[in-house]
Amino acid sequence: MNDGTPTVLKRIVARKHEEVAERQRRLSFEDCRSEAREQPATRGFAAALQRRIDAGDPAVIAEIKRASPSAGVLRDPYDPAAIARDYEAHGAACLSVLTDRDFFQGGEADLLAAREACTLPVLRKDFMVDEYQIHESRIAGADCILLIAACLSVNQMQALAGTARELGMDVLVEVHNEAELDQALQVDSPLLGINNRDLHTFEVSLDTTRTLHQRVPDGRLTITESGIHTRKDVDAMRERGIHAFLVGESFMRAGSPGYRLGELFFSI
Ligand SMILES: O=C(O)c1ccccc1NCC(=O)[C@H](O)[C@H](O)COP(=O)(O)O
Repeated sequence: MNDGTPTVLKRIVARKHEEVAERQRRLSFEDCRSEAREQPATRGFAAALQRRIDAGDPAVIAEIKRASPSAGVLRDPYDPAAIARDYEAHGAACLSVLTDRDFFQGGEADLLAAREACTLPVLRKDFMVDEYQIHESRIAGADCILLIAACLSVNQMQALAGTARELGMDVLVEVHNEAELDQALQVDSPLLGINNRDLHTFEVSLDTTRTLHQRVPDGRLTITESGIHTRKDVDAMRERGIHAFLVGESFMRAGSPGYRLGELFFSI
């Protein structure tokens, strides 16, 4: 029941608008845009996922996050570079690094450290609400950005995706229900994330992917996100033709996140 208190997602989005204004006072939009255009080539996030799937393997986006609003602190001490190396050694296709500070205790330095420690493409996992953040993501080393349909209109997603593409980054559009899926399908990007977690209530159900995936047209790559904890969860998705996964908490709680990835996806 909604008692009028803003959900965490709404508070995150409100904070993001403040953050963009603060950051633009330190580095102007024009300077941020120029710096973004000078960055070296990206690593090809969507292509890395597709290569794994074409080879008949699961394509795992392995997440690096210190904490989350729903779970609190997941990992302490927290060493993004060591985790990135561990993930790469155990078969991850790509990384996802939380860069939000106020709600996930992350930062762009975590992304840079993780990316420099391995050869994998990296998703900047944050809450995009403004074009400024797209340029900033490129400077931070992102190979892919996330657009969450629950936070954005179709026009906003199309504009932000266009800027990301111009800068050479891939775009993961994330949905949680049918209305959001209809909106996401109006955005030109092959990567379609179905988040099993309702970002307003934190409720998690893998049925979200099972239901929505049936409506995903050919040409889009479904990535199931959140709540993947067991081999049974993985097999149930693969039986339905879903071969790309974004997993965080299960790995972050393990002594060796990479070893846990291997156990869950490659039966080591
Ligand atoms: O996870 C949260 O608490 C959360 C709260 C508000 C907005 C986003 C949130 N999480 C983002 C994600 O959905 C996950 O980081 C990602 O899909 C991995 O999920 P998991 O494997 O369950 O850690």
